[in-house]
Amino acid sequence: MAMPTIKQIRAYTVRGGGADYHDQGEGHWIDSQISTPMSKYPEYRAKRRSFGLNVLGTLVVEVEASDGHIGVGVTTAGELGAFIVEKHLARFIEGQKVTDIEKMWDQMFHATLFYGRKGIVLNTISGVDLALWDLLGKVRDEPVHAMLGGPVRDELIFYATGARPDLAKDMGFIGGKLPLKHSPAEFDAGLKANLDQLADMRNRVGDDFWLMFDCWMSLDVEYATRLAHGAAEYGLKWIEEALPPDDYWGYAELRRNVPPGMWVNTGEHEATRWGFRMLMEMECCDVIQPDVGWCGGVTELIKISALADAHQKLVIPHGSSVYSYHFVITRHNSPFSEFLMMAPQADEVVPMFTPLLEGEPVPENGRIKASALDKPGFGVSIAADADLARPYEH
Ligand SMILES: C[C@H](O)[C@H](O)CC(=O)C(=O)O
Ligand SMILES: [Mg+2]
Repeated sequence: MAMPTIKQIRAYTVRGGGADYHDQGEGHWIDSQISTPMSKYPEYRAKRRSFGLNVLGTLVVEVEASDGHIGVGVTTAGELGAFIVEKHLARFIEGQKVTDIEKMWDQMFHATLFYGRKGIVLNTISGVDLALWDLLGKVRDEPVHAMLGGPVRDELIFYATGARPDLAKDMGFIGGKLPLKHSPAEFDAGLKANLDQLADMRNRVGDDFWLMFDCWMSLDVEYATRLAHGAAEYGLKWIEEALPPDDYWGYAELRRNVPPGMWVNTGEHEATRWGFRMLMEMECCDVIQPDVGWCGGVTELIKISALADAHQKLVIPHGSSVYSYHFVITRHNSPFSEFLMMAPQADEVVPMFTPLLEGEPVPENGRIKASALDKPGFGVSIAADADLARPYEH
């Protein structure tokens, strides 16, 4: 059967909103004081935007097929990502059959290896890959999850990341992940304040609700070990991204140090099967957390997840909304999902990529039915009023 080919790829930027680092406004919890690798500089401690959290912004990739269907992918890469797509990656996409995603991925990755491997280049490749899967689903009139083998359960269940796990509990989530506030630069007083915050949250939510700390690459092994042991009393389920992503040795040590039963989770800033292979072979963590918009897209997540399965690791993707839901629903080793609370005060459920996407499902009572994903591709489109700019053309 003759499949359409890809007529054109286009890369756009858009400011404001989007998930996580895309571009949240003043007063958003995600831009409040959070322990980061920059917290040792007092002038960059109070707000993450002060050191450039939102500097890249959103990259929207569109791929248009010869039969008129359009696939869309979204990631964090902004204007730099748009340049890479238009000036470099386009040559590997245009003219190809919409089915040939594996070959397109391989060419994009190997052609950028001399300046890529991780970070913004892999974010960008991920954005293109997501657009290609979306396009293929639209051409075949199938959801991405069906192309990945179909759902293995009837619904997704979610924990919430944000400043108010207590409110997340009332909204039906299974747990709440708090951003760690105080960094090691605030010494023992900061450590005590972190533990006090956890104790207060445990009081509010009771015993049976998961509580986790997201440390966003900001600790060292010694501090993380002390935090984990102090937090055990309050039933901390996992300590996340405690160390810089390249410190595989530190993660392995931390995993040996934490109290029995507490998970060490990481991987949202890791990329490709080779990066995750390091995390797994070096016994760095219990759960890996690839972001499908950053790790290499769905094409690479398939490989990362298979590797994790063989290592008996869970794969709980970071954020990324529909782009990961279609994957998670098809995998036995992804039994629950993250929902990033993007309401500025984390007090209501709003679509994770708000206001960028139309048709983005949100959890109700902490759950999304598999049937809510039964739409072609990822089932979303760019909002009609999105102010897209195309900074480069080829
Ligand atoms: C809250 C964290 O600092 C970050 O913005 C999100 C994250 O790491 C996560 O959702 O996990
Ligand atoms: Mg995290």
